[in-house]
Amino acid sequence: MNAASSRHLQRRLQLAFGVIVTVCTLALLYYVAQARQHVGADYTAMVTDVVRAQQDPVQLRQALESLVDGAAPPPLERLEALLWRIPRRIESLRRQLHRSDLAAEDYASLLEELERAADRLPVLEATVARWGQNAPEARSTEALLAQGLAVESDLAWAYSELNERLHQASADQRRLMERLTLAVGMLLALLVFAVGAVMLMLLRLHQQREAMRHQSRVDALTGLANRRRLQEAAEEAFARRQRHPSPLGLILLDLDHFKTINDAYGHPVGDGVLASFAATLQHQVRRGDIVARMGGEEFAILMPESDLEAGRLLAERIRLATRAMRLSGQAAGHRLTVSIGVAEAWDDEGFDGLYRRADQGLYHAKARGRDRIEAASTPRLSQAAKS
Ligand SMILES: Nc1nc2c(ncn2[C@@H]2O[C@H](COP(=O)(O)OP(=O)(O)OP(=O)(O)O)[C@@H](O)[C@H]2O)c(=O)[nH]1
Repeated sequence: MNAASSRHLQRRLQLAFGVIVTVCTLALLYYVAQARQHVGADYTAMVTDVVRAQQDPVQLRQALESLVDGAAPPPLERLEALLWRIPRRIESLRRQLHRSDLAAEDYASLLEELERAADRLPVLEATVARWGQNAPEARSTEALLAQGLAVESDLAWAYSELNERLHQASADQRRLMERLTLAVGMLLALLVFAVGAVMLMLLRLHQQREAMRHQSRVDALTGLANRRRLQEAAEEAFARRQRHPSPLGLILLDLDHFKTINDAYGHPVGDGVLASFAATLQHQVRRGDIVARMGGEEFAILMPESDLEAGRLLAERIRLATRAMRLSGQAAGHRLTVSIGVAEAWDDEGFDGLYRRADQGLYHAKARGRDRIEAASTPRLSQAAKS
């Protein structure tokens, strides 16, 4: 019963532990997947845009040089489209940078640099327009190149710096996420460990409690049930009897002149005799009978489903077996006998009443010379005796 309830608890704790480990593992896997997916995501799109924007100064320089070199047709439309695109690109980047997790002081100066370059674009645009309208001799190549290349170099420097900082921020973010993932993993492992330890402790406590419960119902010397256990078994048997009426017998046994064994051979030898007698009792009873040591040299047997006659037969077998016991050691020559009282429960009787009548039987057995059995009468037998 105890082992079964411990096993039951163990199975439930194992199941709960398994569920916790699975949930924690799934949570960790989900977290790692999410972290992988999102790490650097903030910056990836921005880096792509910056790389694209880095093409603008390159194309600006190429277009200006082609124009100055007198390429035919002059790349005026390409230049205009480029000059139209550059400020929009800068504005789009500015919005992305404001939305990002990057600290404003990390990019503010670069953004200012880009915006300053953008502010100079209308002047460059006007110079390009004039260049297209003027005759070749009236064109100012120097002014065009000076304005254009200044814008080109500012843009190229600012974009390159921005690219560098975004890469740096992305690497920092990845490192942070890796540390966070490690911390979350360790926390979950710690949680699993703590829950496992608590569960193990619960199981140990339960097993200890069950062991103590068992010990508190067992007689230490003989290993038989003790008085408390017999009382519980009797209450269960009487409760069962109320649902399904059936006979219930009780035998009380007391070794005769046990004191003489103690006095003659010492207490330890007496203990050995008590243990041997307990084994003899266990050997004689059926499965389902409860054998208990009530204290000292007094024993009891509760016999569910047994009437007075069955009790008397068992008592006689025990009486003969006791006489036949061969004691060992110093007490080897001693002839052991036992006095026995037997009773069967009445219909309206509780355990106290049954015990009292079996005890009266035992008292009479002692009084009438010991090594004998006295049965308490049942109402049925009393009726029969009267008629
Ligand atoms: N060795 C041993 N002796 C015990 C134990 N418990 C009680 N006794 C002894 O059992 C003896 C009981 O003595 P009594 O009550 O006089 O009974 P008795 O000598 O058997 O005599 P009757 O019952 O009248 O036949 C005492 O000497 C107790 O000390 C025990 O656990 N071990």
